[in-house]
Amino acid sequence: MIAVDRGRYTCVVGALDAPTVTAMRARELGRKSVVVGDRVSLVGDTSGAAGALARIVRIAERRSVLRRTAEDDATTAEGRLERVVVANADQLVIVSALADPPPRTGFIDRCLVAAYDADVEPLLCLTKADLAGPEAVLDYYAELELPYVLIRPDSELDALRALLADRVSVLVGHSGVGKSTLVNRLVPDAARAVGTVSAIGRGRHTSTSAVALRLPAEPDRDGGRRRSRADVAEGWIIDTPGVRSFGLAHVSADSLLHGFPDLVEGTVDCPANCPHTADEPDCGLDAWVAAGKADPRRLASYRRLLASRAGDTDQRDTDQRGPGEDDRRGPDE
Ligand SMILES: Nc1nc2c(ncn2[C@@H]2O[C@H](COP(=O)(O)OP(=O)(O)OP(=O)(O)O)[C@@H](O)[C@H]2O)c(=O)[nH]1
Ligand SMILES: [Zn+2]
Repeated sequence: MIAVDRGRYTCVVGALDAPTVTAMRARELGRKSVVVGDRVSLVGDTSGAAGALARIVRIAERRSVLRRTAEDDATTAEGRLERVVVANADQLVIVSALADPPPRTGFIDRCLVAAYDADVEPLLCLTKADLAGPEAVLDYYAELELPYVLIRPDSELDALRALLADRVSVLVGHSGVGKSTLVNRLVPDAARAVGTVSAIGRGRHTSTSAVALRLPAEPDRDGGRRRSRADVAEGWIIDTPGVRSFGLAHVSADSLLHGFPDLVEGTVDCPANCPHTADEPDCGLDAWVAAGKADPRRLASYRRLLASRAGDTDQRDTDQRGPGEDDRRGPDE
């Protein structure tokens, strides 16, 4: 399932050039939600002809589930409202500009937690590399061996395309970082593809939910010819226009630490059930950082996330705004 709009689901069936099929949920699905990336079973009219409507009767077991909550704090109603963003993704591409707007490591850290929690591999995609160098960001993540790509307006996208080939990648990023520009470069007919969806959605032109776009087949290395259909890479990117960030109320404090692999080893000497917070005098993380084993900014970022999950509004960063909310922000933390 590649797109949803007002109860109408767009599904790809079979061959690359086959028309997409529009479907609705069958009653037997009950309350189970169908999300972009889901592999579904269809019955009814799957011809893809104009006006044809199939029914989704089954959702296949998901290989990965990328979730978010509107808030970090599980004690609030919004915090308990957990949403599955995308199913079956292989990779989370965190799109961050190097300038204009400046990179927000708090946001990237939050995405990393969501990625590790979902068992989806992260990829840092640093845009506007023509405006600023990546050194500061890369230095912050030096301990993580985080894969990254640099994007400039005039740069070839070969390195990124190679990392996207054969996989399902979800793109997230704040407004203005150049995500749409990048999607349009990767999938030149993206506007048309989304237009198809909006036609199904009875005239809406911008979708705020996730949309999967098939990456054009890569030209054959020798000769520039297209490979035969059997060899065509099944790469997909999923754009998430409505997802500004990941509330993390659904992630346990332990899992939160997995978003900070550079800190994990620093907790081996912690007392049992250590909350790892700044007010815990025996937390091993302070000594770990003091000994130069990890960057103090990383510990500060981890503790900021811990605090925001605990409902500590003073500590809460500004990364959990919902779609449609004001997207202007103050300076990065
Ligand atoms: N200098 C520079 N500008 C860029 C680059 N990529 C995008 N831009 C510009 O940055 C601005 C924002 O780009 P968009 O692609 O609209 O950003 P977005 O992340 O999709 O933002 P929303 O559409 O609000 O979600 C535009 O004016 C682009 O022309 C880049 O690599 N370098
Ligand atoms: Zn601790």
